[in-house]
Amino acid sequence: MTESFDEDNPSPILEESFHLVSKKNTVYKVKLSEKGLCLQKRYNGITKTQTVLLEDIIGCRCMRKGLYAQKCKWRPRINKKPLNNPLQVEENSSVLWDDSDISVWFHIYAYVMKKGKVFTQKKRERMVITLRFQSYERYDENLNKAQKWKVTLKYLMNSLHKGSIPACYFLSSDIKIGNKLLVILNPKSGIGKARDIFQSKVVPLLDEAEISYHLHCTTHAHDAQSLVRKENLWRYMRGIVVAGGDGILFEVINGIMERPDWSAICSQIKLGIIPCGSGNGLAKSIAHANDEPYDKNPVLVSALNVAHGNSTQLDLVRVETKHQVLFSFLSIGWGLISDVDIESERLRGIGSQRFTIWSVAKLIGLRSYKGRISYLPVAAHQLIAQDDFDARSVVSEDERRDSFYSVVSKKSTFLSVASSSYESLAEDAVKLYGPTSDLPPLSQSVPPSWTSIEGEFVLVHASYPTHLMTDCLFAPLAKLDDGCIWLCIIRAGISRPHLMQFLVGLSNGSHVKVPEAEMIPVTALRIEPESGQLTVDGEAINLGPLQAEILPSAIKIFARG
Ligand SMILES: Nc1ncnc2c1ncn2[C@@H]1O[C@H](COP(=O)(O)OP(=O)(O)OP(=O)(O)O)[C@@H](O)[C@H]1O
Repeated sequence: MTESFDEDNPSPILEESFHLVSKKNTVYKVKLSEKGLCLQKRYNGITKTQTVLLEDIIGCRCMRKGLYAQKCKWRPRINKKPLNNPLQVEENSSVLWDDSDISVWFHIYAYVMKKGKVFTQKKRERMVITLRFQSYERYDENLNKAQKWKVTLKYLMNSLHKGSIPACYFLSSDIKIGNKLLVILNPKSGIGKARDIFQSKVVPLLDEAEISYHLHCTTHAHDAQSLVRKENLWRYMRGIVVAGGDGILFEVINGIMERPDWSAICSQIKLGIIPCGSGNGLAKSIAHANDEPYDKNPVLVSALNVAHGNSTQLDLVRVETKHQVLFSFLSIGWGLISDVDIESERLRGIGSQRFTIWSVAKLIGLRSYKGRISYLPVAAHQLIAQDDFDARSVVSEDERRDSFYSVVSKKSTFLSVASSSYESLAEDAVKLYGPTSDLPPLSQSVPPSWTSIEGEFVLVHASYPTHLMTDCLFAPLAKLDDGCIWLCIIRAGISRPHLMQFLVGLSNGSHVKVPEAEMIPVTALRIEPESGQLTVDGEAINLGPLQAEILPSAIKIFARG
């Protein structure tokens, strides 16, 4: 929320005086503009103006007071006794209304930035602004007025997202054909809390944003991939979101590339992630790119991306081995970090701590691996100077004063979901589609424009977004769509203290200053290992030659942008 004067605000589209819930005898002027909701209070000749920014609003509802609530779909949980003056969603016709109350209650749900106790820790906080329409003598007249506000606000929110939601969305909450969200939840991801996290933290937000969704809980590995391969994804124009770790998103992306309509899906259907895994590298990278206070509440920040519906482009990398082609969004690794990733799986129950504990163990029994690494460097003019890196952990604070009209509530209710039903597109065996390669085949040598290094390596690891995991800022200069693979090479011979400095520095990006760590932006690479473990997006693949090439801006990902 910002405090501002009238001249900062564009001319209002709607303007009205409201009786606010918490101060029934005080009249406030409320203006709705392209900037957001401007609330103006005049007292003792002084005008106080506050604006709730449009990008902080995720939804709104018109409600009516009902006599009982057994069948209602929604009511504010702050009212714990359902029979005691409940408020109902006006669209629900199955309740008895309190005819003596002709007012319509208009709720606006916003998640505003708030200063934390420690100045570096901003956080988003839920705010419900309640406006009561009661200027007409009849309920339906008040409803008409409230609906006008609702439709206008929804229209403005959609304009913010560059018209990504079909116009029919605004006609009625029932007309959302083909505009559902598909949620794929891995109940086994991370420490096994994805189901609880989704129900308690994400569903209330989807409800406030009036996003209807279809939930699929995976039952086994590769379930998500085969679902995405077979399902009619055009029913989910709102997007596809995984509630899980990076591994489940990897399955979704690779499932899409097994469809003949992969190209249209990549360009038109947004993908998203609610972080419930142990690494959560992409969710953190998206928040980092938008300066969002992720660490305070990772699930809220990520779920708000989905509720807002805004998206940004994300690079993918096409990875080819002798046996398979994979589409990767996070990393390729060989050596120390891959070993930690794979071997620490046995400590999955302790969450992300497993990576730290296993890194220390690997440092004690340090190994190096023989092989060859070749790469095509990014053209010099595309490079960004390393000096430009400015640790973004310290972020500017937006002032926000506690509001006289806000209702902050941690609790809410949620809609139940229907059981799964799939529409099969094809019964044929799995066939790979997706972008083809511009590189020479693995059986041929790399072109002369490439650089090749043969020898012993402690680690060879490449990342495309900034973070490999929540607390691992591997490629500080990376952007989500910079067209770069950020390749890090450490050759054998590095001292243990320097390697320790490298591993510790991964948490804030200072590892790039360790002299033995070469960080090279490339557009393609080839690894020819003789031993060790190879990983793609943190998952082990068969040891053997591997080559990779960047696919710039290949998919759309939910992000505030
Ligand atoms: N129901 C299930 N039971 C067992 N395994 C599953 C199930 N659903 C998916 N999987 C597999 O679990 C793997 C890991 O899942 P996911 O990425 O969600 O969690 P994670 O490994 O804890 O998180 P991260 O990838 O961020 O470290 C996936 O690659 C998938 O193949």
